Amino acid sequence: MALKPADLILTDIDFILTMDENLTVYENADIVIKDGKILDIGKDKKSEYFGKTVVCSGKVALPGFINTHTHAAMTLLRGYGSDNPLKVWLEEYIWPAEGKFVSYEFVYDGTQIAVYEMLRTGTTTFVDMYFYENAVADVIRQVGIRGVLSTGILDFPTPGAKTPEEGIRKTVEFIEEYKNHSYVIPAIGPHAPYTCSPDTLKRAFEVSEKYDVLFHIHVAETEFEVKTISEKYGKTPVKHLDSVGVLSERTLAAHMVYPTKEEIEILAKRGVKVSHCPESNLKLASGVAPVPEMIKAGVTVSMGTDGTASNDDLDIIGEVSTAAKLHKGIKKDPTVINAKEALLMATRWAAEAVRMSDKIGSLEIGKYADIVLIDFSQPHINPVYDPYTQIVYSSKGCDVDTVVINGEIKVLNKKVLVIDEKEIMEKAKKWEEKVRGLKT
Ligand SMILES: CSC[C@H]1O[C@@H](n2cnc3c(O)ncnc32)[C@H](O)[C@@H]1O
Ligand SMILES: [Zn+2]
Repeated sequence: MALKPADLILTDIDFILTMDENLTVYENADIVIKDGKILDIGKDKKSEYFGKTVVCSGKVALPGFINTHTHAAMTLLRGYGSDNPLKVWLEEYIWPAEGKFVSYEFVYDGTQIAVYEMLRTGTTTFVDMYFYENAVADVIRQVGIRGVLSTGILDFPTPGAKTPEEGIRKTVEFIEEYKNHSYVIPAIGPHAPYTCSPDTLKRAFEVSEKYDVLFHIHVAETEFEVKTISEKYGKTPVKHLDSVGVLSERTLAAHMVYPTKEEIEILAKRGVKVSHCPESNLKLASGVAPVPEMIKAGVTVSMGTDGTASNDDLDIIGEVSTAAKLHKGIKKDPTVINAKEALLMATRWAAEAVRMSDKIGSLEIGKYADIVLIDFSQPHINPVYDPYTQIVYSSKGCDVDTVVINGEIKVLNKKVLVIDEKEIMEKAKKWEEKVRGLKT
């Protein structure tokens, strides 16, 4: 039989966890890649193709992780204002620092550091909301990672826009510039119900409908938000957003710590997607989102880290592990959020949350070759009775060995090939000196 051409063949993988609808698992199998997509997958496929080959014995393959809520450039504020509740953290530390320092250069440098960390720990797509998203897009295009990007829109002046109108106008320009780009996927990002008036929310939603882009927003993050919105509008946050008319299958709501039972039904009915950010919610003492209840009601729940000033890392495996354990403890039930569900939140369900499940989130023929390989040849991950369990409860982001995006190798043997580590360390130090001293 004549051999068929391929661009990259990953062979002898111990387990391939496809995360497809049937949760198909291949043992000792291969993945064949051509033109950035998965051409073939399964046992003994390597014998049918020729092309660059990477032997992956001792490794487990998964779809690249999708982080559905972050503020990438906040790496430059990692650890800043720690041990305060959200309101104090934002109003007394983060917003003053952002007001003083955020610029194209800040966002570019901070995003480079974030992308280095995300690649190193297996994230291949991230959903960002920040300022100067053109700088985020520039990093993305240089590196070749996928990002769903939105400029944060608020009713008060921000580093990116003096008014919400300007934020919306810039978003529209950004959408026009990047529509149909396979790495930079534009979205619109009204910050939260407590920073955006109903009018701002409505106008942002019109843009999301007109251009068919994601409407990315923080919702029901704290008890303070629930109280503020209830006092101002006579409705809890989800009901308020529903009455404004901005809940749809395009809406990605980050946090969702405090939906009522009735509101969970509304989320399910409207097709709203949730980004669960347990470590940020724990660090800011915001609370614990009712994830088992939301999943049971049919809401698509995905995994986010939030920014590194409230987490303080971008390690999705760590986030998945926290989620899997947190809800067991809260519910006193070890069966809630099992290892498979926890990994689904960072893969297929996350792809659904960003409305890209036809392209990413599972390892299937025809989908983008966004693949993570975890090094299982280490004592702390052995023995291996169940690979899902070992990833969620035994491994860490730093056990990611290889990352492939669009068929291109970005991380190999635990080394990031596309960003210079020394250069970004120097940048982190440069900004540390600038930010230090603003507030102690
Ligand atoms: C409008 S761009 C993003 C804006 O949001 C701030 N932020 C970061 N983390 C959170 C959070 O958990 N809740 C609310 N706002 C957050 C970030 O600092 C930017 O100002
Ligand atoms: Zn956030």
